[in-house]
Amino acid sequence: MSDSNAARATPASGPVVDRLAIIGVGLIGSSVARAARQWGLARSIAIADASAEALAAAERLGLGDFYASDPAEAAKGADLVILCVPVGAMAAAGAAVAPALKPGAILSDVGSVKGSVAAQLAPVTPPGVHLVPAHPVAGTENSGPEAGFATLFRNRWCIVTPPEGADPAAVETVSRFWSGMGANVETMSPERHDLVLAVTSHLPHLIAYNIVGTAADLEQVTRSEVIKFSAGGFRDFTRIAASDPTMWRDIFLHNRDAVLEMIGRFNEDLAALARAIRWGDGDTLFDLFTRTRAIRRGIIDSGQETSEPDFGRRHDVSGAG
Ligand SMILES: NC(=O)c1ccc[n+]([C@@H]2O[C@H](COP(=O)([O-])OP(=O)(O)OC[C@H]3O[C@@H](n4cnc5c(N)ncnc54)[C@H](O)[C@@H]3O)[C@@H](O)[C@H]2O)c1
Ligand SMILES: O=C(O)C(=O)C[C@]1(C(=O)O)C=C[C@@H](O)C=C1
Repeated sequence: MSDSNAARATPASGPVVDRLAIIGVGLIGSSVARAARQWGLARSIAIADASAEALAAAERLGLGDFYASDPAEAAKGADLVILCVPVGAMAAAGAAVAPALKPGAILSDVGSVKGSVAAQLAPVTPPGVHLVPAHPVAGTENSGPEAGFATLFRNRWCIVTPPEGADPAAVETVSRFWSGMGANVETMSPERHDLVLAVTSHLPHLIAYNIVGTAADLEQVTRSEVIKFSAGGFRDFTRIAASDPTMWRDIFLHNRDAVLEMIGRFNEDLAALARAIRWGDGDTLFDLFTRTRAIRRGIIDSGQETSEPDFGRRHDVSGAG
């Protein structure tokens, strides 16, 4: 992340914006609502969702101050509108809010792919409205309004990808908003974001989905109860294969080039390992495993552990969430 500006942040109370609108109140949208409420980052929160069920759940949970099925209703008068919908739905959500956006409003999102989202949102962003996309690198394998929690973003990265020439004050507002929820904010180009996330997030999900599929197919062929007797390694490795199919279909289709590049590299490295196993080349295996063990342990030591989203953070803050 060398071309970026890191801003280590502490959760802060006090309004960053007057009116916040959240479009899509699933895992991420509901977590933003909870965190914004908990730390008083907005004076009022309006929520919209295409699903009547999700909207009713948000209302039951008391996540906002105003609820609407029409995104434009929620976005009306908002200072900051955050689209928390699947990457493939960003253009539709952006077009839906666009006519309601007031001059000077900030349009942002939380999509896991940034190049495509910028391309979808730029054409529908009205003149005088500031487009500042962002991506909280935090989540779980669960989805829907009930799955969210206020501390989801604490001590996690939020990558902000402002378009060239973006208004610095708008970028600062979005950064302060995410810092206020406890995230560490970096700015980065969308291209760099998509390349980095292709290997750190997208490829692992693809591999997890694939290995569960392989094991399930094997089970059908051998009737050997592969899944029933799956060992700890399989379970640790495949938690993320329970993630939302719509979200991940969209991520792979919208970050196609970077993901294909990473699959190519991964296949080459896997072929090298297969060769080492075939030829009994223990040194190659041992050297790689020693190196990767140190890297993996370093990730945990740095506090950027990401494999267990529930590791106490859900319970360490009282109040909403
Ligand atoms: N889940 C994660 O771990 C994670 C982490 C970081 C970022 N993200 C990104 O956040 C976004 C939301 O993911 P999520 O996990 O909260 O998904 P989710 O499935 O929990 O929630 C998405 C919500 O958006 C609503 N929606 C879909 N299309 C809509 C539209 N056109 N207008 C209004 N509402 C609409 C759905 O009804 C649903 O309630 C995605 O872009 C995803 O890539 C997800
Ligand atoms: O921990 C998980 O369940 C996640 O998959 C979270 C995760 C990730 O890969 O780190 C998934 C996608 C998002 O864009 C950001 C975070």
